[in-house]
Amino acid sequence: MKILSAAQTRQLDHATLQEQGITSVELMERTAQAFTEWFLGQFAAAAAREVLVLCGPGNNGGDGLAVARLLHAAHYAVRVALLPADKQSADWQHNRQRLPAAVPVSTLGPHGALDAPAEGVVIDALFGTGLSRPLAGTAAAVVQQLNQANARVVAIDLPSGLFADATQPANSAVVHARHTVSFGLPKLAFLLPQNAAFVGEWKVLDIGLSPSFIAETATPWQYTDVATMAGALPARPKFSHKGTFGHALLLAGSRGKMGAAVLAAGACLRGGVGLLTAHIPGCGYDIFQVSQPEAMCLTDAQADFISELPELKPYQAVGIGPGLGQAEAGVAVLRQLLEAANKPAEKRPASLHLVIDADALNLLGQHRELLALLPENAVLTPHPKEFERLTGPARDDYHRLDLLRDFAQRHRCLVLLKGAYSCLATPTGELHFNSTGNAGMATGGSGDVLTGLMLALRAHAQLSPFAAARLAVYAHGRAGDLAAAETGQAGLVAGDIVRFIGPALQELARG
Ligand SMILES: NC(=O)C1=CN([C@@H]2O[C@H](COP(=O)(O)OP(=O)(O)OC[C@H]3O[C@@H](n4cnc5c(N)ncnc54)[C@H](OP(=O)(O)O)[C@@H]3O)[C@@H](O)[C@H]2O)[C@@H](O)CC1
Ligand SMILES: Nc1ncnc2c1ncn2[C@@H]1O[C@H](COP(=O)(O)OP(=O)(O)O)[C@@H](O)[C@H]1O
Ligand SMILES: [K+]
Repeated sequence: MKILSAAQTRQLDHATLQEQGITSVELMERTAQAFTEWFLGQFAAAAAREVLVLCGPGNNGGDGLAVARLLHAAHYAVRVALLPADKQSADWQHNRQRLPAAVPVSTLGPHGALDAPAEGVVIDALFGTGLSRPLAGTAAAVVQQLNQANARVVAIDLPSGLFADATQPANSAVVHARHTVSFGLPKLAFLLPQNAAFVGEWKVLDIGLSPSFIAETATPWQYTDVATMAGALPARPKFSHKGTFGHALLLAGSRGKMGAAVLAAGACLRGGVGLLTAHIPGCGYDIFQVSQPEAMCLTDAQADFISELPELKPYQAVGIGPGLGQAEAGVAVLRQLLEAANKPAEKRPASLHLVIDADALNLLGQHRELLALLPENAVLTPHPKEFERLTGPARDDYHRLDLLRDFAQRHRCLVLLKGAYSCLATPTGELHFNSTGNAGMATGGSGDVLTGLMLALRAHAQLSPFAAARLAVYAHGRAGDLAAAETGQAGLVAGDIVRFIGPALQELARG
């Protein structure tokens, strides 16, 4: 699913009117009906029958007026409060006239009390995608009153004061919504941690916006949802054998961190790899062999950390990083791996597929000259702190996305910035946000599981580098969701994600 800018969203609106031969008032009515239907499902309880709708001067306010009429018709006790303005949009005026006289209407001021219903809901229809500057004056004062009232707020389209696709100045007034209900496509702002307190839980409703305009419009931002991923995993041919699904090598573990190697190996095996060999420090031999009998194991000359690179000929993909530690010997191993990955060899394509995670990323950050050796389409999976070590600090989440995009393009690799909406940057400058996963996965070892699954799918000959990376991220989150349904979020541990990789992949298998 695409994510469009605020400007493109306005064009989409116009394209829909032209294509479908409807008026903007009709589209507003469709929007208000979709919102109202959602609202009735969400707040049917008697406790929410009191509703205050705050309306701005544009079409977001127009949506609010139409919603007020529809909720009044559904027997909610609705009040409307209008933000004073020099002019209102034509569709606003149309819906103002259609508002039944029985709905009380007041005018908002900078000093008056907002009078938010204690047990009810406030609908924020002050500003949406037409916000052209940070809020000031009466609008800012109203938003501050609303936030102080600690009311249950539902924002229409966007929390007022929030830009859809850019950061706003620090300390700007922005509505803190419990729910944000938007239309057509998700907004970039919903996916960034800095906006979590404003957006709350978000939902996108289908209002039949022009599919052809969406298909033709170029954007770097994509949202990987369930429809995108249907059938993403190729079927396993009847006569396949273990050679069909690749032989992967995992370089992982150090004293005290063998669990990372075990988790990554387990995920790689559950990810459907043909063969897995792990190269681990000597101290981990028994631990590893006992806990992952399906994997083969090579031990390093060093007992506590990895100091040497094994012969790479048998492998199509190599994963390095989980639990590796930051011993200086790791730098030489990483350098040799990067140099070797660029050279063609017998059993594998032109370059060896690499997955680089955790301490291997920290070593790259400390020795940035190694970045020049990254082979094309290497997959890097940093969390924000590891990413900062590679690129330096970001001013805010939007700037971090710029750094991410630049980095992936400059080094021609795939970079996954991990988080609640993990973002996969491609060498061509696309940013794909993942939709699966939950806060239960914010637990040690979840990232190691992703590395193992990523390694399995990068060893899979039928998947392109991008298809493998996107599938790994989506399936990892889905496995986490299936696990959380069993364990609850608090009780989820990384090993539970491994257990559900099979069922998650099965959902995505090509029929
Ligand atoms: N796209 C779609 O698919 C559909 C969109 N729909 C709905 O339309 C909404 C967009 O409507 P919109 O374009 O009229 O903009 P909106 O957010 O109401 O604000 C514009 C008004 O606010 C003003 N203004 C701006 N900033 C300000 C500030 N800081 N402080 C004070 N004033 C400020 C601005 O004035 P100006 O910038 O000219 O000074 C103008 O008067 C969208 O979010 C959705 O809810 C649906 O109905 C149908 C499907
Ligand atoms: N709140 C969340 N919602 C969805 N996914 C999450 C959340 N928190 C963490 N994750 C996922 O869990 C993984 C954590 O990785 P990482 O930070 O490397 O953990 P670790 O180093 O402990 O293995 C990432 O894939 C991330 O996307
Ligand atoms: K709004």
